[in-house]
Amino acid sequence: MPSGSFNILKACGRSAFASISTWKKTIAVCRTMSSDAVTIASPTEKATDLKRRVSDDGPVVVKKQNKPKKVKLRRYKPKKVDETSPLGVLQHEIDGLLAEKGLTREQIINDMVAVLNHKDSSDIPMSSHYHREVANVSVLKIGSSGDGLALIPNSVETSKMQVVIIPFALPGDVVKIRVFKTHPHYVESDLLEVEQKSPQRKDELIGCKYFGKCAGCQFQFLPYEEQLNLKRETVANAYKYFAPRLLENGLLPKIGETVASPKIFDYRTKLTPHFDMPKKVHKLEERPPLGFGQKGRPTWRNIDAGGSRSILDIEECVIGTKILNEGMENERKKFERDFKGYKRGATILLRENTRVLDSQKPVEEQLGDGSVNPDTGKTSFLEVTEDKPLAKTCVTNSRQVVTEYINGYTFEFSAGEFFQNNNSILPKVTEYVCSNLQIPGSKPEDPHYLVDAYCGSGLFSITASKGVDKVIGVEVSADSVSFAEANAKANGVENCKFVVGKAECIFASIDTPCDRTSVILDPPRKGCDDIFLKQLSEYNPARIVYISCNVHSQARDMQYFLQETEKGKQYKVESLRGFDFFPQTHHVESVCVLTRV
Ligand SMILES: C[S@@+](CC[C@H](N)C(=O)[O-])C[C@H]1O[C@@H](n2cnc3c(N)ncnc32)[C@H](O)[C@@H]1O
Repeated sequence: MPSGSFNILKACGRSAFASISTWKKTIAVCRTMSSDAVTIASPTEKATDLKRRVSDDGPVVVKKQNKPKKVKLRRYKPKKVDETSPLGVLQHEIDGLLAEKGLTREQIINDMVAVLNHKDSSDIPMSSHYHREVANVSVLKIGSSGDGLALIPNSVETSKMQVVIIPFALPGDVVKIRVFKTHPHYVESDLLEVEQKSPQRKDELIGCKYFGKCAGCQFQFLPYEEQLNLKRETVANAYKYFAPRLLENGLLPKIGETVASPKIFDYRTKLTPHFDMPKKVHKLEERPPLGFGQKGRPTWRNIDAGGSRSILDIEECVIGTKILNEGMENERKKFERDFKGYKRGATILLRENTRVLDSQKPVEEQLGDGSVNPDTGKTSFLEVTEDKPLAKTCVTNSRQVVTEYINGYTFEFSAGEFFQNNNSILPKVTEYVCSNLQIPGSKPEDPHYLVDAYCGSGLFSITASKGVDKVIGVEVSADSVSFAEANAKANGVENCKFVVGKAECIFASIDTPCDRTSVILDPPRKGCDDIFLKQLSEYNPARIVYISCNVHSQARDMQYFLQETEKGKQYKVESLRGFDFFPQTHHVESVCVLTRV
């Protein structure tokens, strides 16, 4: 919109902050007043098209009709979001907040056309009025991404409110924020200052100098018990948003307590620090920051650590294991030396590798490849002496084979392939899955079979193989299947067979009686697809254990399976609970157990 239009508004005695609809009408007025275009008539032009004016001696000068000059407005193009992705879930959380406060979406909607195009009477873009500092904001809720939610007045359309997302804010906090981005139904902000603390907030628990800036952790200021409670709420809300019919029909059990991780710091066995190539730079002269993404531009902790670029320069990650932090130190030293050789941004893999040592042989000889300390030229390792002498190294080559030990089983897999990232909780998880695969009313002599859909390198197939007659695993990655086969062999497990293919392939080759078969599902974040769930219902197994790293897609799948597949109605949800694979973060793994009744 041309700035002159606001002068017209002024001339009309209207406020510069007139309603959006008035702005639009004003644009129309401006268009009809656009300056005259003067042209020379060509002999071929139709006389009727032109208003002729004859000059004394020159050519015919014609005046074109007052044709409105088109003002091209920038359009807001909403991105398509998956309903069970963080942005899809946020829409449900916003609607939940609005319902609690008796507000409608119309009352909080932001005019994106105005934000993108309009200016006020002083030629200041309207976005500057939306993007401002606001003090005294009461945080009302916390979302499943760990961000606070609040309501603030709309600074332009004063009859409206805005929903604001505030990272690192807790319900009960009163905060000062800077709004920096507008979306149709909410605005994003940075936390500048905590003016009044929520009783839940215990800043003294924060264990990381980057907390409050790094996008990795959200909950370090919360006592661990409260983190577990919040994750239980996340599971409950996921089923409320994505499986409402199960709730309405009383088909869900009470959600169990979230199972704690034995380690709440120093637990992550995989980290992926990365760096970006700065824009328009073809050769790096200065080392770019190497670390993890920054969450906005917060100032509430007054920390300089990590710098202020979109990627923070991070030397240590307190949720990563000790050996990964040693590896990170080595890789940073190497990067300092070699960064000029990079042509584009890159990610560095840090994966923990555990080896049982032979006490008769020199340690160094047994370590294999790992992150090498550039000062000494030696592989970094930590010696862990529990019942066996264990050595841990940090592997950076995605194709290198790494080892994990879980409940007496050994697992090998490529460092770059999927494997669970918190080995401290894996004994608890695998025992829980095993105990929930039992078919109710079975006698020890009854046969029992197991199907492990999405089996990866065989974690659940192998740990649940004892006392089972046959296990069939299916997995789309051929590499993971090779490891699953090798892992079964290395552990002396002879009753497992693995198939490469999409999960639904398994139903074509399955030959075990459904009454005696339990199925494990552990799909990626997007969940299972309908084809698989329909075939699962047709197969009609006695028991199903569904493990998920995205409780929202799990809830959607459970509603579909139980309510919309042919035999889904035969199942009862026995139990539902979260497992805390990622303390200090908002993530929760959810396990749902179904029995055919
Ligand atoms: C969350 S991981 C679980 C792996 C394994 N259960 C574990 O805990 O190590 C999901 C696995 O599903 C595999 N996958 C993805 N889509 C698949 C599909 N359509 N059919 C079968 N496997 C699939 C991935 O390769 C990955 O190994």
